[in-house]
Amino acid sequence: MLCMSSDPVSAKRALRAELRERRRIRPAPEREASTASLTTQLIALTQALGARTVACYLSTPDEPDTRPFLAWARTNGVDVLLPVSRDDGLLDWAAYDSDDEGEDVLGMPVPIGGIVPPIMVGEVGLMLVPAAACDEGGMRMGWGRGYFDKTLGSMDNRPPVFAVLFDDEIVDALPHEPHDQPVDGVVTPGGIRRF
Ligand SMILES: Nc1nc2c(c(=O)[nH]1)N(C=O)[C@@H](CNc1ccc(C(=O)N[C@@H](CCC(=O)O)C(=O)O)cc1)CN2
Ligand SMILES: Nc1ncnc2c1ncn2[C@@H]1O[C@H](COP(=O)(O)OP(=O)(O)OP(=O)(O)O)[C@@H](O)[C@H]1O
Repeated sequence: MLCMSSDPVSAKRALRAELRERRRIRPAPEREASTASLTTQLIALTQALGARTVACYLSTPDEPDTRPFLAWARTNGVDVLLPVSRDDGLLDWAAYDSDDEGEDVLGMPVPIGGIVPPIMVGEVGLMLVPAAACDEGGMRMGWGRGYFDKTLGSMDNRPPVFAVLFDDEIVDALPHEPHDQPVDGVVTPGGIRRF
């Protein structure tokens, strides 16, 4: 049972710590076993939406593994944009056009390729976003820097937005604040959920 507190900011902080720890101790064989199913679901969603360009992220070792999906996208002519965190709290987007990786200001893996004009992320057919958890109403909680809330909140025409999670990270209800942006669905190794 995940703990709740009346103040959303501290409730989120406590939940994030719990979820981060859960990811950290998730046995590698379990995470690896879930990757093939997750990849199948991500491909199915991309195809169902007919997306020719997707925004995604380069996963870290504790996150649901997006890399086999990214490899599929590359060999199947689906263009990919990946986020690059900026110092000012906003995201740049870079094309995934080689396997060369660097790190952004927060130490997250990023492609070396050039930054694209910001409007391009508004034109993707599917946006796959990282998250710590989502609730049954589609409310999303991230890792606490507000990058995706700001990005989603500033988009005029939002593409379909799906959070990528492990199955046990969909919870009944999350604490939320007015700036929190809901998602249209979640993709987990167990399937695709639309809200
Ligand atoms: N793979 C991946 N790339 C991503 C994200 C992500 O969640 N996953 N992001 C999603 O937004 C953005 C980067 N956001 C980040 C948010 C928090 C922390 C972080 O280190 N948080 C610390 C505690 C926060 C702090 O230092 O104040 C931690 O988790 O220990 C790093 C990156 C863009 N790129
Ligand atoms: N649209 C926004 N405009 C300005 N500040 C924002 C906006 N969205 C979030 N923030 C700020 O960002 C910080 C983190 O917000 P929050 O805890 O909701 O992050 P999160 O959902 O975990 O992050 P993310 O969206 O990066 O995954 C808060 O201090 C919040 O005030």
